[in-house]
Amino acid sequence: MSAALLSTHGLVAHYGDFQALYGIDFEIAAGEVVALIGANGAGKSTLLKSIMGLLSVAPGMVQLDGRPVGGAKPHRMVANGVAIVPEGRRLFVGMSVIDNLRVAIDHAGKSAAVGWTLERLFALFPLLKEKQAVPVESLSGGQQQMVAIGRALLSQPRVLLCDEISLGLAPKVVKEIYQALPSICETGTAIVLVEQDVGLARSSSNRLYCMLEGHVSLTGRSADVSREAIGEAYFGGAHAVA
Ligand SMILES: Nc1ncnc2c1ncn2[C@@H]1O[C@H](COP(=O)(O)OP(=O)(O)OP(=O)(O)O)[C@@H](O)[C@H]1O
Repeated sequence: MSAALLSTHGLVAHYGDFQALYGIDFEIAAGEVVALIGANGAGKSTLLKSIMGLLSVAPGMVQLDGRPVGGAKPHRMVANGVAIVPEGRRLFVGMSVIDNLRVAIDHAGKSAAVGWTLERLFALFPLLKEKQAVPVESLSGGQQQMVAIGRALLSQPRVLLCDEISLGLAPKVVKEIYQALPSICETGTAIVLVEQDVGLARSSSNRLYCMLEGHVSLTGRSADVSREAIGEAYFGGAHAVA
């Protein structure tokens, strides 16, 4: 792999007295798609939140271009070129599609080279152009997910963190959304994909990390890791996964 754009080093995270992550070493290069898989409660969302500055971590535990950024506030991370599509989407209800997107433009990071514009976003998801005046709450789940991804892209991320973007969506919509990923990466944006569907995670990523109880239980090139190895890493025993 080429030099890491974003990395974590012995990252630990807590919720009060409860320790959720135990020394996570993770890295992703520009233009890569890296999947994070693991059972419920394994720590995938906690890793994304720790990277995004939503949980407090020591500076050196998260590095961007080799510089310590751990513990920086979320708005600083956005300015640094990191964006999150959160689980549950968290759109601004009562606001139109275009107003949800404009919020991101107003708070965009400085990675101008990434170059996301409304025009480019509408080319990626034509439906957003059609529905731009519509209040977000009247959209389907899949359409809302496109707004959430669009909002994140308009903040010009070099690293896009996606937390279960396929959750609760029809297979056809999931396919449509996943088909957009290569266009997102082509200008060098890296994507971290938390995904419950292991088959989809494998087929959509260059590399994957499997997490188990706050640890990385397996990592490797997605095309090379066997189902058996994933099954064992996923459940902590000899189980197979689809
Ligand atoms: N706000 C919180 N307060 C206390 N404990 C939490 C909180 N959020 C998560 N946890 C705990 O931290 C651990 C890791 O949770 P996390 O949400 O990161 O897992 P996950 O792999 O993303 O799972 P899921 O697929 O269910 O979202 C779990 O034991 C969970 O119960």
